[in-house]
Amino acid sequence: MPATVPDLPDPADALAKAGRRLDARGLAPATAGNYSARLADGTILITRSGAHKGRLDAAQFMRVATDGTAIDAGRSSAETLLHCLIYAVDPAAGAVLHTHSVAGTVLSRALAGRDGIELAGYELLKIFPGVATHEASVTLPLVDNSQDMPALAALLRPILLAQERLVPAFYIRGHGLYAWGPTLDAAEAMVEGCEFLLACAWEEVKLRGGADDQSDPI
Ligand SMILES: CSC[C@@H](O)[C@@H](O)C(=O)COP(=O)(O)O
Ligand SMILES: [Zn+2]
Repeated sequence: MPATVPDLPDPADALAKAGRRLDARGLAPATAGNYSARLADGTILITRSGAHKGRLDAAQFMRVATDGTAIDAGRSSAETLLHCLIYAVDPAAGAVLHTHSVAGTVLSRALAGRDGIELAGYELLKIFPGVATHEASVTLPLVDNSQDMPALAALLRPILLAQERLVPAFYIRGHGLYAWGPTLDAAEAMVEGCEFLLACAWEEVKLRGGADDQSDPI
């Protein structure tokens, strides 16, 4: 039974409020980002393409089926298929948030050729399921950017499914973060925590003068 967000009387309103908070934190520049929630009937409520995520209202959401097909009129997010992928590979996912931060964007570009962003030693690693100490390491899958969403989803699917314990976040190089959780609150905490960790990692790379040492966890 897939997770839903039953705690939200109005998922569009709750997602719009999350958008205002993420925008206020600098995580939704221009019209970047997209947000969704799994509804009780299994369909997906998602932002329409091109909406400013700091100024969302109910009209800027629409429903899509699990394969991304529009249920309501209009054009859903250009990245709808990535949301569909997440709900398909993680039955516990109830909400998905996608952000664009300066730190994550430049860090992922500095890690050219790497297929993961390894985060180690931080207290905030405890945001990840199963992590109870800072003496841990969590790797966010990192893939190259593409405008071909079916191809990007097909690339990500086996990467996510191969994880022993699914990390509820991944990064698209030079583009942005996807993070999710069983509820919208959990998804927002995951996105906020990941962006904090990426900002710390980027600061450390700058202190070290670059990310050339491939063996160094960030
Ligand atoms: C404003 S450029 C960013 C977009 O290309 C895209 O990456 C994005 O996050 C928003 O796309 P959208 O179609 O509005 O969901
Ligand atoms: Zn994006």
